[in-house]
Order: sequence, then structure tokens, then C-alpha cells
Amino acid sequence: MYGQIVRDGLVNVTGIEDLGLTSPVLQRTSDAFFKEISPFLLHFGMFVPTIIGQCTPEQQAKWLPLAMDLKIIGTYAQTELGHGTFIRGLETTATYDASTEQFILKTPKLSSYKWWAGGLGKTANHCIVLAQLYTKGVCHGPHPFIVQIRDTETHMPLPGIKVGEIGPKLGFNTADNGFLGFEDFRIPRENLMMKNAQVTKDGTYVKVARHGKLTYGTMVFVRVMLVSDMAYCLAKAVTIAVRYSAVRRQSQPKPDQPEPQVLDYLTQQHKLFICISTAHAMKLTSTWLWNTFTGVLADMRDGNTDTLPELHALSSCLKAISTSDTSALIEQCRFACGGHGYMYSSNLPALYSFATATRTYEGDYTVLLLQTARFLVKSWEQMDEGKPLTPTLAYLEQSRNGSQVSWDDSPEGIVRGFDAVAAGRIGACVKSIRKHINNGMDYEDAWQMTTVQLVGAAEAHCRAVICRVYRDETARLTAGCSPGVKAVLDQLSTLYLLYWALERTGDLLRFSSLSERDIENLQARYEALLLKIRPNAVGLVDAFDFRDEVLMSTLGSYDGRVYERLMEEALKTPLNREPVSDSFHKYIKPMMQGKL
Ligand SMILES: CCCCC/C=C\C/C=C\C/C=C\C=C\C(=O)SCCNC(=O)CCNC(=O)[C@H](O)C(C)(C)COP(=O)(O)OP(=O)(O)OC[C@H]1O[C@@H](n2cnc3c(N)ncnc32)[C@H](O)[C@@H]1OP(=O)(O)O
Ligand SMILES: Cc1cc2nc3c(=O)[nH]c(=O)nc-3n(C[C@H](O)[C@H](O)[C@H](O)COP(=O)(O)OP(=O)(O)OC[C@H]3O[C@@H](n4cnc5c(N)ncnc54)[C@H](O)[C@@H]3O)c2cc1C
Repeated sequence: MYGQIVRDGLVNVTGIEDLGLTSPVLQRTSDAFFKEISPFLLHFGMFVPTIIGQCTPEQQAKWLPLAMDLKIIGTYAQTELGHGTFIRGLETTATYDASTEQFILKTPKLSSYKWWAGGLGKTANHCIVLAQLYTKGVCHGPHPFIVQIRDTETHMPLPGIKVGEIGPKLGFNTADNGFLGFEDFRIPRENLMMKNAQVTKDGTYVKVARHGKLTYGTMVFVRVMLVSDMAYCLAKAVTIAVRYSAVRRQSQPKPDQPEPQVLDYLTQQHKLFICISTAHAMKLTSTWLWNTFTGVLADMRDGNTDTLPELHALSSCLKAISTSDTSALIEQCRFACGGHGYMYSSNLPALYSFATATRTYEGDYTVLLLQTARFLVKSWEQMDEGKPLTPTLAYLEQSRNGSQVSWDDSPEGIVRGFDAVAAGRIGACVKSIRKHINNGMDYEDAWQMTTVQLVGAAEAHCRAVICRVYRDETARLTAGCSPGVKAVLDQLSTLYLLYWALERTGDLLRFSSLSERDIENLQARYEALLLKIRPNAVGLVDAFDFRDEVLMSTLGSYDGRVYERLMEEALKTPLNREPVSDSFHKYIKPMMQGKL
């Protein structure tokens, strides 16, 4: 299995390298080789971006060509057995020895072992290691080091390195995630990635970057990329589920009628059409987020880190919500396919196992939403002090006078309704924190006591951002389209707004003048819109344009030969190679004869 995966991975990587394409394309094409993930993904997904983001030009000149030419194969080892979220609590140490101009890497105890890095188990020979930097007896916090862990000729672990694979997981079982421990392992001073901080030969620590969190830059990059990845993942799943629902016929609602396509059931449309809309919403939002990211990078190149906090808040909540929505909606696609959706050959289980992992890695859902909430509360306090708000928080102004937003069920009105919900929930959090402090709590405890509400406020802010970006970008991008295309894409973005308005009626009742009658109208409009989208449903998923080789699904292939493909795959199962398994003769027959 591992050998096959590595072969496929190299065919994929070298093939793309010959075409001179960039790593995002690599990520896309690797889907044609892997149902889960390539053992080389971390090399291009994090090892290369970290060299670019954390190394000086001189260090890049040394390491980047080796990495891009696959002369070295890398991964990103930050998480440890004992810590993943709390980076400042990482235990691996890198202590500078001025007499030899080296860092000594140590794994103090079991919980300090690096754990999880993709490709570390058997594939990588280098890795980025986040370790607590000590020099002249002072700890300067976690810093990135580039470390060779295996001999590039023999692939044997170097002396002082303990490395291996962490074992089977829910998914990602082609990623050879590994563990890594150091026993007084020495690396040259120059292996500290020195773009944001340096250690001179005599061991003097020199802080270069103005912002203390630029070391975390790779994580921001990957979070931004993951939003796009989720759109792609969900688009694959809903292509499979909609095509299958067009083939599958089941039950007899009317006695004298043939069994209908299950796609004709309103409940099936309710399960699936939000998945089509969400794939579009996340794709458009990811492009908007990428443009925001590149803008902040440009500012930072000019020495201006003022826009970084908003980017961190946006990338945190969009990564959290896109991965959470995608996991839930891929599972919904699986539910919509009945028993056959549970077959591995449908590819829905693999898509789900990949998506649900993203809710955790690169920053746990709750933790990242709390990071966004931290920014939202700070922004509210700055608004109270009369300071300007950042663009994505302009809507907070409307809440200043505390008046309730009047409900307007137009698409633009619903977007404003979500703004009001976000503003109201952030304001409620600020009120809760202040109440606890007035009752004698310190700020940290008052914050902790409000965290359930803070996670909800961050989700509401993120939903408001997605709704606004999805609506605006759809209008902008369809301006030149034919009336037919414009109408269908407008239906999808309206469906997204109606779906989430119905999901959040409690909040809208609390923070706008929404009435029970308005809710009845929303429900009726939503159901009518499902019927309008039905005739275009298969065309809409065909428009995602996935080849069968990429979908890898018995249920979702373009030709609709579902039952034939299910049987073809079943007959390939090893258990079907012989009519009678040898277990019958070894165990079952003796048992039947009372001989066990
Ligand atoms: C080829 C294409 C590839 C596409 C991608 C495809 C696949 C992905 C590739 C690989 C995926 C597979 C493997 C996964 C890899 C990993 O999981 S790597 C490990 C990831 N680990 C994490 O994400 C850990 C999450 N934890 C954190 O980020 C921090 O610990 C946390 C922010 C949660 C808390 O840290 P802490 O030091 O406690 O910070 P504070 O809460 O005190 O905040 C201090 C201030 O710093 C600001 N800040 C925090 N993080 C950032 C950041 N990333 N950028 C900018 N600023 C940041 C924070 O807002 C605070 O600011 P203020 O004090 O409020 O001003
Ligand atoms: C498939 C996969 C691949 C991975 N690949 C890599 C890799 O290549 N390199 C790498 O370095 N890491 C990798 N990771 C590790 C990943 O980054 C961590 O698992 C992730 O950051 C979560 O940290 P944790 O596991 O310590 O969870 P924890 O943070 O321990 O979370 C456990 C629970 O505690 C809660 N919690 C934690 N902190 C707080 C808080 N402050 N407030 C409220 N609740 C909190 C969480 O919400 C969660 O419910 C991978 C993980 C997975 C699943």
C-alpha cells in the first residue's frame, strides 16, 4: 500500500514538475491519484511555504532549489504529543552552543515528541521543527528550524533521531503521519530560519520582525488555502450525490405512477441543493480571502503589519466555518445516498474523512473561532473609544444606537439581517464580560465565562461575511453573463441566504423585527426555490467538471452506470477471489462439527 502510494505520489509530483506548474495545481492533480492525501502534500503544502515565509534570501537560495527539485523531501513538525493548539507550550528545545555555533535539539519527555507531521513517518528526510529557542540562558519562545532527520542516500534516521509512523487514523491513511524525537541532536546555527529573528555567532538574539506572530505565517497561508480546498471537496461530494440521486429511483408516492428519481423528493433537494450553493459560496469567499491575504503580504513587505490582525481573524473563522460546514454537508451527501453512500467505492467516506480532519488540523475549530472573537471584542471596544473600524466590521456602526434592524426579506435585506445578528451577538458578549467583571471576576475569568457566546458571535460574524461576499461576488461575476446563467446563479446565492435565515430564526427574532409571518414567508420562498433549481441540478454539478478519474466514485460517474460499477468493484474484493474462504475449513466447519 505505502509503496503504491509513494509511486503514485512521485508520478504526480514529477509529472507536474515537468509541466512547471505551482503547488496549488499539484494539490488539485494529486486528487486524481489519491482518494485521501499524498505523502508529499506537506512538502509542497507547508515545508516549501515555510522556507519562503521564514527564511532569509540567503537561506532561501540554499534550501528552495533543493526542495523544489525534490533533492530533499520535507514536512512541518510543530504539534507534539502533549500540545497542538498551545504553541507557546511546545516542549521541544533548541539551545544555542556558541562554542560550536550549533543548536542542540532535545525532546525532554514523552509528551514533547513531535506527533502528526504528514510524511514524517517514512517519507521525509528533512523537516521544519518548531522548538523553544534558548540562548544565553534565556528562552525566546517557539522558532522554526530546518532539520535533516534522515540520510539522503540510505534514508536511515540520523544518529540522535527517533522517528516512525503514528499508526492508522480515521482517514489520511496515505499521509504517513509520523512521530519524531531528538536526543541531543546538533544542527548548525544557520538552520534557524532567520527572516523574523536571528541568533548571532556569539549567541545574541536579534528580533527582526515588528510583529511577534510572523512565525505563525505558514498556518495563516494554509488556513487561507483550506477554504478553497473545502469548496473543491464539497463540490466533488455533491456531484456524486446529485448524479446518484438522478439515477436512483425509489418508492411509489402515487399508486399508479412509476418509482420517481429520488432527486424529485423535496427532502432530497433540501439535503443537496445547499451543498451546491455552499461550494459556490466558499469558492468565491476563498478567492476574496486570497486577495485579502496577498494584500496584507504586500503591506508587510512595506513594513506595515496593521492589517495582519484582521487577516488572522478572517482566516481563522473562515477556516473554521468552511471546514465545519464542509464536513457536515459531505456527511449529508452520504446520508442522501442511502446504503450505497456508505460504500468506500462511492468515495464519500474518503471525502468525509479528509474534510473532518481539516476541522481540527491547522487550528481547531473552537480555538480559531475564539481567536476571531478576540478581534471582534477588541474592535467593539475600539468603536466605543471612537476609533475607526476595519472594513469587515463596518456593520458594527449600525448597532451603536442599539436600535433593532427592521426585517427586509430581499437578498440584500437578509444580508443586513445577518450583520445585525453578528453585531448583536458581539455586543451581548461585551455586555457579558463587563457584567462578570463588575461582579468581581478578573478579565481572564470573565472571558472564559463568555466563551460559549464568543464562539457563537464569531460564527455569526463569519456567516455575515460569507453571505455578503457570496452575494456581491455573484452579482459582480455574472454581470456579463446570459440572463439564463445569471438567473440560475442568483437562485443559488438566494437559496444560501434563505437556508441560513431559516437556520438562524432565533437570532433574527432577537436582533431584528422578523415576525412569525416573515418566517412562514421565508419557508415558502425556500421550498419554491428548491423546485426552481431542480431542473438545473444535474447541469449545475456537471459544471464543476470533475473527470471520473478524479471523482473515483461508483455512484458519481458521468455515465450513470451505478449498479454495474458497484458490482464491478464488489467482484474485485479479495474475499471474492475464491468461492470458499479457507477460514471455513479452519474455523467454521470445526465449529459446526463441535470440534472447536
Ligand atoms: C499545495 C497547497 C496546499 C493547500 C493546503 C492543503 C492541505 C494542507 C496542508 C497540510 C495540512 C495537513 C497537515 C496539517 C498541519 C498542521 O496542523 S500544522 C500545525 C497547526 N497548528 C495550529 O494551527 C495551532 C493552532 N494554535 C494557534 O494558532 C495559536 O496557538 C493560538 C493563536 C490559538 C493561540 O496562541 P497564543 O500564543 O496563545 O496566542 P494568543 O491567543 O495569546 O494571541 C497572541 C496574539 O497573537 C495573535 N495571533 C495568534 N496567532 C496569529 C497568527 N497566526 N497570525 C497573526 N496573529 C496571530 C493573536 O491575535 C493575539 O493578538 P492580540 O494579543 O489579540 O493583539
Ligand atoms: C489529519 C491530521 C494531520 C495533521 N498534520 C499535522 C502536521 O503535518 N504537522 C503538525 O504540526 N500538526 C499536524 N496535525 C496536528 C494538528 O495541528 C493539531 O491536532 C491541532 O492543532 C489541534 O491541536 P490538538 O490536537 O492539541 O488539540 P487540543 O488543542 O488539545 O484540542 C482538544 C480540545 O481542547 C479544546 N481546546 C484547546 N484549547 C482551547 C482553548 N484555549 N479554549 C477552549 N478550548 C480549547 C479544543 O477545542 C478541543 O475540543 C495534524 C492533525 C490531524 C488530525
